[in-house]
Amino acid sequence: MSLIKKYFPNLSVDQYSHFEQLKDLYQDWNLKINVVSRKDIDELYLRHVLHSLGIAKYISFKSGSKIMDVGTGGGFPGIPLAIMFPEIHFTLVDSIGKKIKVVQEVSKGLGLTNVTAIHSRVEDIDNTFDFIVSRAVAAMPTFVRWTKGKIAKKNNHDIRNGIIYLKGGDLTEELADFPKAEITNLSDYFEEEFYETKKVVYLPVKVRG
Ligand SMILES: C[S@@+](CC[C@H](N)C(=O)[O-])C[C@H]1O[C@@H](n2cnc3c(N)ncnc32)[C@H](O)[C@@H]1O
Repeated sequence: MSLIKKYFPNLSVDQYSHFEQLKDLYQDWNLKINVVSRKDIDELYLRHVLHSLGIAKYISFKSGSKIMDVGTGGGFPGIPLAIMFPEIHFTLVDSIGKKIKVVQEVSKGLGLTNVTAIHSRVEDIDNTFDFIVSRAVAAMPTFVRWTKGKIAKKNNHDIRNGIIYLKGGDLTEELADFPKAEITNLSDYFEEEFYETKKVVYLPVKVRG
């Protein structure tokens, strides 16, 4: 929890309280439905919560925007981002029902009113969003195909709407067909060794013409 305070020192009492409650909620739910490995539960804040918040260091979502987290699993990065941006609506989607159950219970446990958790493959989601966020779901070409047409054309941010993806390692090959992709090292924001190879990839939506 001290990690959250270290990198986000100006949050509200409610936000800190929500982040603090995550540990117990995930510990309890993980006993019933395994969504986070045991080792990772011990390092929940380093490996999951702060990692998710790498997106909040990259971009401050504007009030009223709509964000979808694709393949959210147990709620990452969507739940930490929903705590960080209470004015933004987050749609968390996963194709495995029991993972969505955990997301719903964690969200309910915290009393979050800005989260909708949907059990679906992302290909079947019909809405559009300002940004689509994700971590560890599919290689970029597949991900772009799955999310095609789901990013709104009207931009409300300084950067164009698009995909913001948490990725690691060497991305040269994976991003070869995406010359517009921008890579930011999470080690620019966070000094812990875990972040040495971690990145945020931003891919603006393609506009025709
Ligand atoms: C490795 S897990 C990552 C979970 C979470 N994003 C995280 O980083 O902790 C990948 C998740 O993507 C989900 N997934 C895979 N393909 C999907 C699709 N087409 N639509 C929705 N969810 C999908 C899986 O069910 C799984 O929960």
